[in-house]
Amino acid sequence: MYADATELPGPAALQLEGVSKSYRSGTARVPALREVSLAIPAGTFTAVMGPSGSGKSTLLQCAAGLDTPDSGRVLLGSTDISRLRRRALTAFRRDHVGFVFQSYNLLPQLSVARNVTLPLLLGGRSVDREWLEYILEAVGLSGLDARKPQELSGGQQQRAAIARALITRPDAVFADEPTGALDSATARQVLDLLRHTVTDLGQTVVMVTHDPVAACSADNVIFLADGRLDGALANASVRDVTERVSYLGER
Ligand SMILES: Nc1ncnc2c1ncn2[C@@H]1O[C@H](COP(=O)(O)OP(=O)(O)OP(=O)(O)O)[C@@H](O)[C@H]1O
Repeated sequence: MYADATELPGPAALQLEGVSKSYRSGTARVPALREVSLAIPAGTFTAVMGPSGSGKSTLLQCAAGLDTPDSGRVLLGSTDISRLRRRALTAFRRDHVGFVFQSYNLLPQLSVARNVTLPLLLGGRSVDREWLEYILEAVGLSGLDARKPQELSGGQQQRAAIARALITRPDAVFADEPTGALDSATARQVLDLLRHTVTDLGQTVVMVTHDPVAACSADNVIFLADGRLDGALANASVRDVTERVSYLGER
């Protein structure tokens, strides 16, 4: 793991500098992230792991501009998104960030093609048919573009969600438990697809997961414990990750 962009071999897709975030709970404040600093190289696949409540989703939401840190900076590419006002942030997110959720979040009344191209339409951008076809082919949905989400399997729906995340050629794709609702064989296909987007399309992917097998699809696994970064592993095996998770936060 890299603490700042000066250590990276190439350009950073994402940098967090001293990011802290807490949530209000009654009169108390619950710290979710504490002074997290990291840099993620462009064109790499990173998994984020940690116990329940360790701050994984908060990290992803702050990194993707879906939530705002209390302090610290978040840079996506060369844009400091922590300085953007709400409207500018919404526009930036739409054009530069892709999201994949556990529950797919496809609109049931729209076809696959309409779902996938929605971020372009919302941003007032035209649809490049060739790129759409390329992306649908890359995710294995060629010929299914006229179907509605409910006419697809869970794995196919997640593929459509991945296509939607890729359609704007974003700076980074953030995935929160993307295989959490899938059986293990389908999960494997979705992980292979995410891997393919990194290796063959040059995409940057950051994925939260509880599953050591899923984490091992990534180039780097970063660990969170109690809102703090707690180390990282590169090119890890399932055994390495499982062992590391078992003593998270104990040092
Ligand atoms: N909207 C919120 N309001 C209050 N507290 C929150 C909110 N979101 C998160 N938290 C708290 O912040 C901490 C970090 O939560 P977060 O969801 O980021 O953890 P996580 O590692 O993703 O957990 P899980 O693996 O269970 O999804 C937890 O203590 C959680 O209860």
